[in-house]
Amino acid sequence: HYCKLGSTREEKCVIKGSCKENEENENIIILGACLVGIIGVSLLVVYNCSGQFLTIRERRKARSRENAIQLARQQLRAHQGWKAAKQIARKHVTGVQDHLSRTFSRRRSFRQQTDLENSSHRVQEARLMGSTGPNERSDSIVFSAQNTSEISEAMPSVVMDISNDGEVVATNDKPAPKGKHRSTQTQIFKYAYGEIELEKARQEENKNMSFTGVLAKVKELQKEMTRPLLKVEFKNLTLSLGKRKLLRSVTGELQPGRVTAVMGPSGAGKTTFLNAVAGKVTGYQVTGSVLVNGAHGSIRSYKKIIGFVPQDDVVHGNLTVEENLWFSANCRLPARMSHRDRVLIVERVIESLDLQGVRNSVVGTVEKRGISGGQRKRVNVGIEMVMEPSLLILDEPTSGLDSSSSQLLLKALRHEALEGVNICAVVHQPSYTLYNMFDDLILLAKGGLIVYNGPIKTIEDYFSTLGIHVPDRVNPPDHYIDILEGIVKPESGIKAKHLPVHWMLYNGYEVPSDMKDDLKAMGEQSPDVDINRSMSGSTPHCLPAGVSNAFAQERNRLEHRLSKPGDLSSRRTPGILKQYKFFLGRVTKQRLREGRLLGVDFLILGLAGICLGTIAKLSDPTFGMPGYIYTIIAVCKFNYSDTPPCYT
Ligand SMILES: Nc1ncnc2c1ncn2[C@@H]1O[C@H](COP(=O)(O)OP(=O)(O)OP(=O)(O)O)[C@@H](O)[C@H]1O
Repeated sequence: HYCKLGSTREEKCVIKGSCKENEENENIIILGACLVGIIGVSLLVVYNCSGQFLTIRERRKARSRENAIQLARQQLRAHQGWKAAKQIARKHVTGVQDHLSRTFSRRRSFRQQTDLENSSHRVQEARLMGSTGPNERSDSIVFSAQNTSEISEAMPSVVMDISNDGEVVATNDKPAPKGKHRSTQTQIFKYAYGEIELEKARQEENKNMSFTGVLAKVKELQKEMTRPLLKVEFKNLTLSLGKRKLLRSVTGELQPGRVTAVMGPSGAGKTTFLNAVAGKVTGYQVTGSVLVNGAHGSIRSYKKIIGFVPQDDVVHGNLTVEENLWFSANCRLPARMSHRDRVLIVERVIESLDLQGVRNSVVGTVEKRGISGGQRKRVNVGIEMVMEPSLLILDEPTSGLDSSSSQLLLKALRHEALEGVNICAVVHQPSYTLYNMFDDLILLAKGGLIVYNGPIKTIEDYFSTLGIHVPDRVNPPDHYIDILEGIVKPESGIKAKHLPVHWMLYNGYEVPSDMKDDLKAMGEQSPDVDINRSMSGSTPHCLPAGVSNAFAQERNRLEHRLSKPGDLSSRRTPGILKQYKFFLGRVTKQRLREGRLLGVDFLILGLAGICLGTIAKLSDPTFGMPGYIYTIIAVCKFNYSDTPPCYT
């Protein structure tokens, strides 16, 4: 059993290999057949069971989630029942107390009060014990006892610990089922759904709130805000591509806690404007400045807390909705955030975007259909929402959505804005209801010029000063865009192309030199410009206007080129290695999901290998090992060829 003709080395044949006399090569047919058999069986397993494996995991998770939701709802019902019972009991106790104090002497009533206080404590005890208590109780006590039994009926498995003000402080579950993983997952879901149900209940309460109540609530929410606030100002932002100007002297601001709509005719430069604000412009000449919280510097320094939803989809078609959201959350939320807080964030986004029904559905690709277009759009938004951004920029998030889906999306965005998020979205032809859900509006004319930037509520007042009135039964944004497109002529005779100059004059901004002709045509004078307001930085004021402009432009150009975007977001996302782990997990899931396709690919590769092996003469003592290794690397590369994430 020692091969190789003339070999002096005592090397044994490989397993199941044999040599014939005077033969150079081993006979490894048995080994080869075994290998082919094993690979074939593995491929068959992958072909048939890859999907099953993921489905089993999903089902198990869904079961524990369902349990948690039930438990959280029961708990909330019990909590609300307890609160109501407590209020009624209090009312009754006060009533009896007043009655007695009127009837008996001071001393006696004092004793009575003490008794009542004791009895109210007994009520709490009775509730906690779920017992009916002594017979000689007042009506209020009987009522409370009935409620207590209701509570214990509603929540048989939950024992409440009740603080002085009747809040549920802590709860104990049923003894956890065996298996650490399952019980932990259920508990985490229970925590998340407990919070979500509480938020919903609070929202319901807020619906009936008075104005002062709403103000108090807003203050309360502001105290709870944990996200850093980002106010973005842009001054004289001009973007050119060669000699063509795509944005011109755009000045304005985006405020935290507000939802801003960007509207304008097609090709006006809305997407370009969003890209410029988000600092995603490469290959353009940029002048002017974007200030974050009043400070100069690159907006890219805050990229970890800026969410950007582009016009085109960024979802992974062969992952489920939930997997898409989780991948983004894992890579982009702070590395130190606990798993249960991540679960809460992801579940909250799924709830607010109404993706519960499709959470386990594959998003779908061109070849394989998945969820609907509207749901896909919402997943796109959700992917950015789960990273808890401070500035959320969306390019046409409502395009292709029906009215109710658009409103649902806007509601979710408004909810985010309540947490202090600065939201800016390009929208096309919003319905009147949708239009009124925005706080501010940036209206762009063709050529990337601003026509209006401010609250939605005051836009009609502004345009009426120019003699432009919205006719009855016409949606205001449609009317303004029709004017900008030249479809409708304003009754005041004002020209659409002069509207940007009117806006500049109205705000006292400097009119660019190439628009001075428009100024003359309008019969207006160039305004006295507050140079500090219109130009950023320290441009010398003593210089003539033209030189001063050139100076400022050059300074801005250098600033853009030199500014190295260090991280100013104070968020530490997972490191490269951890992100790579999430990436490998994601690609493995994707490959498992397309296991059948992959199985066939490998089968073809295997068959090709057998054919090649059979016809090749194996004179190489290593059986072409480097070639095999190269093939393995190539196959791995082929399977994991997606771009790895880099959110650090
Ligand atoms: N890289 C580029 N190369 C050539 N032209 C460009 C480039 N980027 C933007 N433009 C041009 O700038 C103008 C504004 O484009 P932008 O996509 O911002 O418009 P928009 O208002 O978002 O349009 P729409 O509403 O149709 O999406 C368009 O005329 C476009 O052709």
